[in-house]
Amino acid sequence: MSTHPLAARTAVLISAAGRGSRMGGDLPKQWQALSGRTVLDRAIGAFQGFARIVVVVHPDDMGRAIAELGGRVTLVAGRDTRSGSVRAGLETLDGSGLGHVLIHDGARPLVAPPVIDAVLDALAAGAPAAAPALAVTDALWRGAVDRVTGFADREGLYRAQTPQGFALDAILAAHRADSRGAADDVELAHRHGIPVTIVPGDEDNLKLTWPGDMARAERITKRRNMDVRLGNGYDVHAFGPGDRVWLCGIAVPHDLGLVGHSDADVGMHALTDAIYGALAQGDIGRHFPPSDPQWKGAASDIFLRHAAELAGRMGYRLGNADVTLICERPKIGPHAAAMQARLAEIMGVAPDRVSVKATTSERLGFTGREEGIAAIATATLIGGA
Ligand SMILES: Nc1ccn([C@@H]2O[C@H](COP(=O)(O)OP(=O)(O)OP(=O)(O)O)[C@@H](O)[C@H]2O)c(=O)n1
Ligand SMILES: C[C@](O)(CO)[C@H](O)COP(=O)(O)O
Repeated sequence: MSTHPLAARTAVLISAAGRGSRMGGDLPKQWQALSGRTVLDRAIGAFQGFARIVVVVHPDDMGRAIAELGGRVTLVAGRDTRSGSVRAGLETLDGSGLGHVLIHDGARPLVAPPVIDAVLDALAAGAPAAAPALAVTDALWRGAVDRVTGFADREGLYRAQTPQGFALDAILAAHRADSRGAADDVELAHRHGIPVTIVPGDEDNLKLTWPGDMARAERITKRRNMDVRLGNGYDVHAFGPGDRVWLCGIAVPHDLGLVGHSDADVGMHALTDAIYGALAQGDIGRHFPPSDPQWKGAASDIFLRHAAELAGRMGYRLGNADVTLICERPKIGPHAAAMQARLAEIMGVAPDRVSVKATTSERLGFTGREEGIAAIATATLIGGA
């Protein structure tokens, strides 16, 4: 939803009447699905909050357009060329009383608010026209078939994008006066003496043209939908009689054991709670109540595996995990690699996503007095990507 002050007084015209012959496929590209929504629906969705949205569609697509978009936008039948389609859409805005229009390709579904706002800012500052573009950064060659035949100077060259913004009356008059056609409305405006301000474009604002563009757009939507969650966990177990302690899934020889309802693996418990925390799913006690006798003496990998599988079912994978054990003894260093490997195996991730380290508390507090072992853990979970 645009909150730009000019949006409520500006029309949007989306040209979507092409056939997408270069893209191919069963449907014209604007009607194809991109991460669960049609390309055109995404392009329209980028302009919520504008005064009016006109969508120009091919006559053959009008039935589908009415079914999917009717009521949300004004639908207009397109023409054989992009310029003709834009002109048809502009005519419906004549007399609307709106001051500006943004003309956008239905085949650019990933335009983001900063690009739209930059165009509106330039118009609000008094520019009669403004459009996003990216400076050409690669060297430019001429070629024939597979041979280089010459070179072009890239200085001052830009790759044009949309939305292209105009004073409505001026661009409508330019279209009415000119039936020669143009690659875009900036070309037509320039031909009619309308100065055009260049504002920054965005590499993600690609125009879907060739089949490979769809896969690139899918990657961009996945990146945008990425959901990173962070959780932490903390646990303590007291020493008691025994000859080993279970830490991060490894039995470490010691002259004491750890006391607990399960195997008292303090490190694994902290990590399990970190994952539940990232998922906002409570803690171990909620999933494995200590009052339930079936968990008495249980190996803690049951808990960690459950948390990792729950994350998977909720659409997340582990980004990384970091466990710190706090004790004077036993020494953790010699066992840290085995702990790392075991935790990774239980969670089904590569060992380099898991860290196990230890510190003493300088003989301070309960861990310093060797009354027990504490552990803290952090986990990141990545979803939507
Ligand atoms: N007669 C036309 C031709 C194109 N467009 C629209 O203009 C935008 C940019 O055009 P382009 O990428 O060339 O789309 P197509 O014409 O569909 O592609 P192709 O040339 O591969 O057939 C697209 O949103 C397209 O739907 C239009 O409204 N009317
Ligand atoms: C308007 C445009 O998107 C600017 O880059 C482009 O010119 C339209 O696409 P086409 O492939 O040139 O028809």
